[in-house]
Amino acid sequence: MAEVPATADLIDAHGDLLASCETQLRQFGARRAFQGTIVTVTCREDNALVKRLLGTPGQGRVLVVDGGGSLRSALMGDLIAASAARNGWAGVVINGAVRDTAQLAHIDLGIKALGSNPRKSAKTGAGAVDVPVAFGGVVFDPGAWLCSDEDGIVVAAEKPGA
Ligand SMILES: O=C([O-])CC(=O)C(=O)O
Repeated sequence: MAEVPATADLIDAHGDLLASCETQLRQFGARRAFQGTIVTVTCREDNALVKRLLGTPGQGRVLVVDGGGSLRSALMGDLIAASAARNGWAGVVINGAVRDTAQLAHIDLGIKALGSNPRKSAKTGAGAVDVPVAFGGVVFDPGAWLCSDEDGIVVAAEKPGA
């Protein structure tokens, strides 16, 4: 796995190429820094698409989930997160809630989310995959590159200097 650059160093060196997310997401996973190509899903209080995607090979990518900022139900818990880690996803960024947070802290996966709620989401499959999603002043385009650490999340069309 390539070493994850510090987001502050990236901004200092390539600030004009990078967007940085203003939403103050919390760290929940054991992997505190992660990077990868973005896959997106938009879904509100319904996590069937999240579960399905994270059950497929991640190939070191990052799933960005736009849950519309809802904290009414969790879009990921420990079972889905463990499946993501098993399948080689680098991380999951959720504009919404997670649950099973005590267990998430031990899973080798990057996990950032707004907060937590013990209530599970519906599983109807509502939502869309691989459409651009936006929150925190950043447009997360499928195929773009994301890097996340304790300071925040930065996004560029491709990894700077790569
Ligand atoms: O199944 C769900 O909706 C979420 C969950 O609890 C898990 O991933 O363990």
